[in-house]
Amino acid sequence: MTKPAMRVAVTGAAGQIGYSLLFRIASGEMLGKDQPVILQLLEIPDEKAQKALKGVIMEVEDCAFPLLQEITAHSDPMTAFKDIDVALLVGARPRGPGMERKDLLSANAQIFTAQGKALNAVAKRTVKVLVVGNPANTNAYIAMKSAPDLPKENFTAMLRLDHNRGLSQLATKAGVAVADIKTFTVWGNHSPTMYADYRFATVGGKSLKDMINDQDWNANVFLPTVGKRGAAIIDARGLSSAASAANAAIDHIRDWVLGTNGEWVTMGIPSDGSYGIPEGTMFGFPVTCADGKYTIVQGLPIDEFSQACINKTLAELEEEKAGVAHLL
Ligand SMILES: NC(=O)c1ccc[n+]([C@@H]2O[C@H](COP(=O)([O-])OP(=O)(O)OC[C@H]3O[C@@H](n4cnc5c(N)ncnc54)[C@H](O)[C@@H]3O)[C@@H](O)[C@H]2O)c1
Ligand SMILES: O=C(O)C[C@H](O)C(=O)O
Repeated sequence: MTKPAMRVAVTGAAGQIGYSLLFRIASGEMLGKDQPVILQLLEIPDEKAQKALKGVIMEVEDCAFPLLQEITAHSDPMTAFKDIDVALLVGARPRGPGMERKDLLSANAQIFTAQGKALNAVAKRTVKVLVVGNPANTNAYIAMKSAPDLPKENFTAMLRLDHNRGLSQLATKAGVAVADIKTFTVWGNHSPTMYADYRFATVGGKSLKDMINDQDWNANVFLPTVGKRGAAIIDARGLSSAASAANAAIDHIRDWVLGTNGEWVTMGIPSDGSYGIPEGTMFGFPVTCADGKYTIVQGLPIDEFSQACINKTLAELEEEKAGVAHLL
């Protein structure tokens, strides 16, 4: 029997990431090859943006995706978010060369206040929200705070691109397949302060840290490479990452909805106080997912180096949080 369709809202749907995202959602790569979808797409109420959105919709229609039941264009979050199961909040200004993601805070914060309020008013109470627009952790925090009637666990920020970047760098360094690396994670903020942590990672049951056995490479090559990868892409492409960001968004929601079979992934989620991270702080944690819920991996030992890295990324998040307190 055909499953009932799931309603997915995507904001910034006519942007770069949107163009890499929509076709994959409609083809079933995000929610499953047996899951019909309805796409509710939001763009700014601007003639050019709405016209571009119509063009993207025409292309999606021209793919004749069997799982796509309906696709609609919106300029108001109150209609775009009506009864949705999943929200991908992508629409926001991207940074350019020489900027840090937190430089976007004032430009983008208001978007997430308004969209949090709209989610609060019209989305399904079980809606799963992923914030991609930067600075992603603090925007997710703003959206969560602006939606007091929704469970705070429904709000997440995208750390999966950092997770995937880390896996790829580790696989190259150790000469192993990405798919064979288990139990890797990235702690903290989606910013250069993030802490990509392979102390617990294994390959075929063996410690990846022991295989690499190079703390100098960890501290001086690996961490800066993963942390500054977004800037390196902007430098090379002249535009911020898009296809890899869309891919990470698909991975994040697919794993949250369909589960990880006990494997670790990284999600930016509101802390429950684990590992001394203040409750509510939108922080990258190692999680496993099952039955549509994520659970933080508990009991990991945090050594002195790791604690210093975690403290640094937490301090940055606290500073960003203080910077938007007047909006909440
Ligand atoms: N978290 C991550 O890992 C990650 C990775 C890559 C990019 N990003 C961020 O994602 C965001 C989007 O990137 P992009 O490359 O697609 O940018 P883009 O400029 O190509 O597209 C953004 C789109 O959002 C729309 N938009 C702006 N405000 C909106 C609003 N209030 N409601 C609906 N739509 C709105 C714009 O009109 C535009 O079409 C940026 O903030 C970027 O920094 C995050
Ligand atoms: O770096 C950026 O500004 C875009 C994105 O967050 C990325 O990590 O590629």
